[in-house]
Amino acid sequence: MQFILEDIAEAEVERRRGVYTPLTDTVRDLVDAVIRTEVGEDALAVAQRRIAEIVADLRSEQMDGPYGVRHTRENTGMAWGNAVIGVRNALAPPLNVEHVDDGVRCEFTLGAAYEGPPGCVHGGVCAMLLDHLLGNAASYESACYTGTITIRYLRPTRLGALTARAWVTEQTGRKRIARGTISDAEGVTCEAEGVFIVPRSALDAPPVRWSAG
Ligand SMILES: CCCCCCCCCCCCCC(=O)SCCNC(=O)CCNC(=O)[C@H](O)C(C)(C)COP(=O)(O)OP(=O)(O)OC[C@H]1O[C@@H](n2cnc3c(N)ncnc32)[C@H](O)[C@@H]1OP(=O)(O)O
Repeated sequence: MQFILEDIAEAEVERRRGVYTPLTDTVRDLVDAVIRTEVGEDALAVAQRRIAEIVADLRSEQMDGPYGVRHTRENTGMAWGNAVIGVRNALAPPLNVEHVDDGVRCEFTLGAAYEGPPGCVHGGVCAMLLDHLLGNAASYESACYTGTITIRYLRPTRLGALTARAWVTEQTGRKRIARGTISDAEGVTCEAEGVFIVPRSALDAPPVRWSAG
């Protein structure tokens, strides 16, 4: 398990981000459209064929395996396949994580693709987002792995506009305790506490900013 050095300038990172973001956003839109479409079966068959053609075009040149977790020499993170923040991953909401004084925060909107209970966010999705955010807050010197995470669901989280934040409460050696919440307009819907460990192999690695994919 290794991070990959992508030896490119920051301007090139931004250029590539500008190329992939609209593509990924459109695929996200496609996922939502498939869930909510009410067109007839003939139109569905046509759509399926057209989408299969596009998939074949994209598959004509593919990298082996996943995108990997990359970073530049300036230590800008490029976790572009990441399930939560990946610029090239349409399954990621995505979270655009902002570093604030006491940790990290982000505002995001979850639509039909994240439904669990009727009209509400799937509990596993809340857990995944909190896991990432707490991990991000704990990864201020080097990337941490989740050791243990506990989620308390206080009330259902409605699909729509949400805010999440996370912060570190304790650090001992390679171990950090982080806490975090997801909130809607009425307040906190679920909260998490987790133990995050800096792997021994990462002790000498420079810090990477993972905020934007
Ligand atoms: C990841 C990068 C992604 C890129 C995006 C970046 C954004 C960042 C966001 C990323 C967010 C997403 C993150 C993801 O998705 S990470 C993916 C999910 N997590 C994993 O796959 C982790 C798998 N486990 C391991 O690799 C090892 O077991 C680790 C590294 C965790 C510990 O193995 P290690 O051999 O190093 O441990 P040690 O025995 O020396 O113990 C050291 C201390 O730790 C305490 N301890 C040990 N295990 C646990 C445990 N399970 N719970 C609670 N505490 C535990 C232990 O008691 C001791 O404490 P103390 O006795 O000293 O007090």
